[in-house]
Amino acid sequence: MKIFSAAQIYKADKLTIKNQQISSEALMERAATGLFQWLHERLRGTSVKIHLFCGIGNNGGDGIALARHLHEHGYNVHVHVVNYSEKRSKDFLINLERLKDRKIWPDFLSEKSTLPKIHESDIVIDAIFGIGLNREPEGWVAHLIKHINSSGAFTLSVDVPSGLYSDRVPENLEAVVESNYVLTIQAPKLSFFLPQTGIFVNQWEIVDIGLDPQYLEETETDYQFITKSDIVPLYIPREKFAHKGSFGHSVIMGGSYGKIGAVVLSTKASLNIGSGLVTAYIPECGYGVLQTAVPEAMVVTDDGDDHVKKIKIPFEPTVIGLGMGLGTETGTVHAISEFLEKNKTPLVIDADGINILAKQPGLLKKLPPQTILTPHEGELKRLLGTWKDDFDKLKKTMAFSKEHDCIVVVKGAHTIVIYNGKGYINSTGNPGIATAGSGDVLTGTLTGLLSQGYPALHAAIFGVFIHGLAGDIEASQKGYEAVTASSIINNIGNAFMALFSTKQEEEAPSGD
Ligand SMILES: NC(=O)C1=CN([C@@H]2O[C@H](COP(=O)(O)OP(=O)(O)OC[C@H]3O[C@@H](n4cnc5c(N)ncnc54)[C@H](O)[C@@H]3O)[C@@H](O)[C@H]2O)[C@@H](O)CC1
Ligand SMILES: Nc1ncnc2c1ncn2[C@@H]1O[C@H](COP(=O)(O)OP(=O)(O)O)[C@@H](O)[C@H]1O
Ligand SMILES: [K+]
Repeated sequence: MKIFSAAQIYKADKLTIKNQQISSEALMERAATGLFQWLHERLRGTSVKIHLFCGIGNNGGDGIALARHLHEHGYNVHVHVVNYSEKRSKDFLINLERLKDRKIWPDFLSEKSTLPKIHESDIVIDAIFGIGLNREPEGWVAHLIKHINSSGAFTLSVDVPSGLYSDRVPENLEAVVESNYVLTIQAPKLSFFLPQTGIFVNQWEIVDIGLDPQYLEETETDYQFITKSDIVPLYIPREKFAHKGSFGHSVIMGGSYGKIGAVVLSTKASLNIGSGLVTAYIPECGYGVLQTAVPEAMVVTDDGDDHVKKIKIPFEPTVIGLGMGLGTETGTVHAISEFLEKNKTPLVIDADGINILAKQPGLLKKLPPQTILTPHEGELKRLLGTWKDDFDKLKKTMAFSKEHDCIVVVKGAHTIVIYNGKGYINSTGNPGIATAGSGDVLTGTLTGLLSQGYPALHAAIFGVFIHGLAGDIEASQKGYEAVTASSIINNIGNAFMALFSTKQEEEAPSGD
């Protein structure tokens, strides 16, 4: 699913109006009808008090038109116009007149107004600002937003939570509506997915207003929200006459005294995602552990007893996943540097592997093309230095990925795969996955996919999705707290099944 910029959405609006020969006001009516249907299906005519806070632009226009539909169906509506400017949009005014024609008189809020009482059991519709927000809301509007936030009422935002930009961090985080639900027009916005701004969006869903399909289809976007329908086509079916040699030989390289479990997890994940053969490359101390914990895997031990110190792989692997539990002992750093100087095998690098690259940035030049790096935020900071905010982080990661021709998997609640100037935002996963070792599972998963011949970018996008989905399946049965890295591995198979299950509900264009 594409994530369009505000400028692209405005362009789509214009083209739609031209190509479908409709008025902008008719387009607003489509939005309002979609919003109304969503609400009506859930409220079914209850007498709950609905406060609609409407700005004076087109976002406010959506809200005013929605108020009319709600009123016509007997709902108890209270319309408040947030009069933050005299520049009222044409379509806002048309809809305001229609409301007045029906004898609904909004109250007009300005700097001096007393704020309306909002009871916890009321519903708030937030249509103050949409994607037209171009500066911080002024004091009294910010105060109103705080008033809405502190009411405890269920808050539904139209298009975006008011005060949230689609592509930058608000100056004043207290002047943003904390939405319970966002009904976003046509496509989700980038800010929904980043930690600093996504906190204002609890759940979201799309209201499709039928914008010009050709424009939406042909327009390239910097970011995509990756859902099941993007993932299924990436799958490489296993052929009937395939043998284990068809699915490659993964090496999982890492571990040190006390951190052999990390290699166990990656090794198991690589097997479970379908790697043909897997060899763990570990320091001597982990030999017994590995052979016992993963009988399917082979083991090659390093000369080092409790950490890796001289890498010798006695065969040609298809791919190497390295870094989990490796440590950064001087001997290990030296061994990894020496290894990377000569290595031509495709790589997935995680954890201490990334920390070693950060210590010795010269090694970045030695990485094979399209090496996959899987940093969490701390590791990414070591690689890139600091950033101003989440949007700057993405920009810097894109530049880094271009400079070194590597795929960067920026891990988080919405993991984002960055490559070639584009960002692929994952839709699966839950806070239960924030647990020890889940990153090791991801590294093994990506390694196992590369081993089977998935192109590197596909492996990253597909693997991140499956990893999150496996965690979702586990959480749906056990709750968030009980999700463990091992349980994610055990659900990889179920995640594949879910991907192809025809019993699954049709994919809804929504997220949380
Ligand atoms: N044809 C269309 O353009 C459609 C637009 N739609 C709605 O229109 C919204 C965008 O509408 P607008 O472009 O009118 O913009 P908004 O309604 O988001 O904002 C209104 C205007 O306020 C001004 N403004 C921005 N920041 C301000 C601030 N901090 N203080 C005071 N004034 C400020 C800007 O001039 C802006 O255009 C979308 O989010 C969506 O809800 C929908 O009705 C669907 C169709
Ligand atoms: N709040 C969250 N929601 C969903 N997934 C999360 C969340 N927090 C972390 N994750 C995922 O958990 C994994 C953590 O990886 P990492 O930090 O390397 O853990 P570890 O080092 O313990 O293996 C990543 O895949 C990340 O995307
Ligand atoms: K809004």
